[in-house]
Amino acid sequence: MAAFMQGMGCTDYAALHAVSIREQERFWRAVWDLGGVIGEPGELALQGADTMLGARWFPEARLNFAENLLRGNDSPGANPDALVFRSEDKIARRLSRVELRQQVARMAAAFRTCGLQPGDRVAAYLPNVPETIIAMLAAASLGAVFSSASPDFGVQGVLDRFGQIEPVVLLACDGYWYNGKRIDVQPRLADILAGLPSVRCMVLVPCLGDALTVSTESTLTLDEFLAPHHRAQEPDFLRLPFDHPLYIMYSSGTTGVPKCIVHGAGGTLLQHLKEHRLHSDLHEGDRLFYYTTCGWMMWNWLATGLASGATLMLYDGSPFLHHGRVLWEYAEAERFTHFGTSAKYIDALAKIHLKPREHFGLSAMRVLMSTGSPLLPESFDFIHRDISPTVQIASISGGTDIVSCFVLGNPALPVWRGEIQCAGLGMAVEVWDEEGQAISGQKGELVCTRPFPSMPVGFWNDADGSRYRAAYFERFPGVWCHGDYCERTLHDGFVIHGRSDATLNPGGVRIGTAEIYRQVEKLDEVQESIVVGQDWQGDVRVVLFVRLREGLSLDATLEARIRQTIRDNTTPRHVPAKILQVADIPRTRSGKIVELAVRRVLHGEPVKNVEALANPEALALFRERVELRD
Ligand SMILES: CC(=O)CC(=O)O
Repeated sequence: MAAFMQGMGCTDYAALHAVSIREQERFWRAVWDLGGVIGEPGELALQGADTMLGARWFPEARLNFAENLLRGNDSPGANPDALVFRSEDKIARRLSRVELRQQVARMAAAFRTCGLQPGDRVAAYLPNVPETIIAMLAAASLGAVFSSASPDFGVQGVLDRFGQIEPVVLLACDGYWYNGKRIDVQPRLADILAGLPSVRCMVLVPCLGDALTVSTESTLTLDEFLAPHHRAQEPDFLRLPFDHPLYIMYSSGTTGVPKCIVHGAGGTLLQHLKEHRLHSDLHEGDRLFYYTTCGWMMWNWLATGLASGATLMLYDGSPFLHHGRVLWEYAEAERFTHFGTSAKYIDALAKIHLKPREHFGLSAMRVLMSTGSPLLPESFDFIHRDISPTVQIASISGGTDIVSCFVLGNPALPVWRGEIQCAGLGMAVEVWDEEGQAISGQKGELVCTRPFPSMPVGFWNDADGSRYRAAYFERFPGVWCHGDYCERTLHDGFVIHGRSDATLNPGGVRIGTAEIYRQVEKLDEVQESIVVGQDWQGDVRVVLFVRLREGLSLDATLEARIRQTIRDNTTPRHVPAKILQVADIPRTRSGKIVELAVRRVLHGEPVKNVEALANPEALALFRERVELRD
């Protein structure tokens, strides 16, 4: 970051950020050069910059996403690993860059025999295994569009997603390991295939460690699929326009069928190169880990790490195996330089009093990244005290919608407790009040006022773009409104106070849900909480649900302490009118608690898209609670 800053003629980050917005063409061309993007940039870096929706990035460029990820130094002594993989303690593998290229070449050749054309969809119902990366790269090498769902989705969840995009090829696993249990998904596959009439080839990928024998007319095992192509050594890369679709990803909302968000190859590549090389200080030979499934955008973000010469550290399974030690054993053994996870995981580690620093050698680790929900100030303390005193804490936030971040880390700036360090370069992030005025030191809406390359190229099946516009550009016409309730701090950092649509409005005062979690989850007794507004006598009252440590029950003393902690650190308005104990809290498969779904249940309204939830049965714990009748 410091070297880049100098190259751009700036002496501090604020100046560099201002240049990246004022001189967008120059900035993004510099990112292209920094990343050594393979391809033709063309003469123009940006057309139609005056409007977010009219902008076109690198309209004359030609490139191939996979070619950029698969480059690499194979010379003796160079970083030999492209991928390292562990499936809990059951399976471990590693692939060199040469092996990865060969496997991509074979998979691409096999895809061609299915008649796969540029723009056709390849869908993967796979865990976070090397084959998912290989399939994505093979699809991208041919200009096909890749879309993945994790195998913890049931039949309906898969059909809600893949059914909309009509894949030509489907890769599916036999199962996966989670918390020491073998989960066989084969019984679901016939129904999935029956619901996807567009699929010409289904490929069964062995992930349980067993030899697979099942093969039918339209289903082949991976070995059978690849066998005719064993001579393929190098993939052919089809260079395509910058905006050529690369990924289709899904919104995880619980208000309707998932939106299919299409991301382009060039925008994804440039944005990730910027976030990896500059904001995450990722270099050739680094070892990049993110705990994610293939159904969360952090998987896509992780994958692009190959373009910076990093080794991807893949893990599939429970992060709490071996009493929460499993990821730290892996980090120590493989000398992770970058460790990415969710704020919930950090919080859970602190709650079980695990102190990785005391048991593991983590000296290689330079950056610890966290996302999914706001990282609590206490978690910053925990990380430096009990994980590493020197690691850079990079709390990052953006989402599937942009397959990247609006606000994130920065190795050239200090880290302030509880704050996200900065707005991303090239991202014209502001916080706006209700009237659309930029504010600082107060809470408002996170907006982005200028185009950036990783805006979606559109939504699938949305020919006139109306659903895309409605999703981001209606609250403030023509400006991206992300739906995060947020605050810019004195240090030009950011604090996210929750999702805007989940803010509570008791007495007309807007309260972000994270403001309450921050207090409640300090208490040792509370494992997790969820807060919603209940419509009550013409107003809204704040209702807090807590999941307590095993064996505890909510008594008057604990209730009073919860109220007191909230009152002491916030305002009397934040203090819940009701506090109730629950045995579980519903969350999406990427670990986000679902306030809107709980609110709907409380009001007797139906919840759609329950397939997006990891534990939909938990919704019943909120239904018709007698305590909420008065
Ligand atoms: C970067 C992110 O914002 C990831 C997420 O929380 O979905």
